[in-house]
Amino acid sequence: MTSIAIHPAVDSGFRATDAAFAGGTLVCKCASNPVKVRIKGDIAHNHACGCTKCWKPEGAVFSVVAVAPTESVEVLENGDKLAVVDSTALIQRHACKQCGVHMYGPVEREHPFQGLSFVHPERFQEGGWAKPTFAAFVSSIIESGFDPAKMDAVRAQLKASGLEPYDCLSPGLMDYMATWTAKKSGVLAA
Ligand SMILES: N[C@@H](CCC(=O)N[C@@H](CSCO)C(=O)NCC(=O)O)C(=O)O
Ligand SMILES: [Zn+2]
Ligand SMILES: [Zn+2]
Repeated sequence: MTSIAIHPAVDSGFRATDAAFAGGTLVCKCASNPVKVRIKGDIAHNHACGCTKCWKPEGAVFSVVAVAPTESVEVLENGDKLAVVDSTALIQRHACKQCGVHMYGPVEREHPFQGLSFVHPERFQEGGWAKPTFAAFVSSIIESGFDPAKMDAVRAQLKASGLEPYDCLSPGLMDYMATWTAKKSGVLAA
């Protein structure tokens, strides 16, 4: 059976994770004057995402995306090339207007993820970042035109790559968000 192009970082097997990884510099695809964004610390919750909104490299069905505290994000070079893709979205994805790579996406409004920024670790010029640990919004790949008849094959391939497939976020993150909501409404003690 032909394999599906999940994402290069997944399909090629993962490089060893460096426990000492403490951030690095994200670089866009532009050959000249690339946008550079420094992440001053480790990333968390790295995952494959099938949603239509996250940036994917050419030919990939999924993105690979993680979070870092927004306070640890600093635009180093060519920030004038950045524009927000959709200002109404929860995640304010700042993309390079020239090459299209999403460089960072802060969550600014009141939300369980407020204060975090979504980043694509494959754009780190350094190696050693934590590998993705699950696949989110898997059914959403259909919204980008993926053949619904091949969803069993996609989920099987994700599992074989060590990525448990979910149609929203992982149970841990869904519980975290629901707990935040319950505490905000007062049904759980804060
Ligand atoms: N079916 C939709 C889902 C889009 C969606 O909700 N995406 C999630 C995950 S992005 C990274 O994990 C999300 O939280 N989006 C918030 C935002 O995009 O601002 C689709 O595919 O478009
Ligand atoms: Zn660029
Ligand atoms: Zn997404």
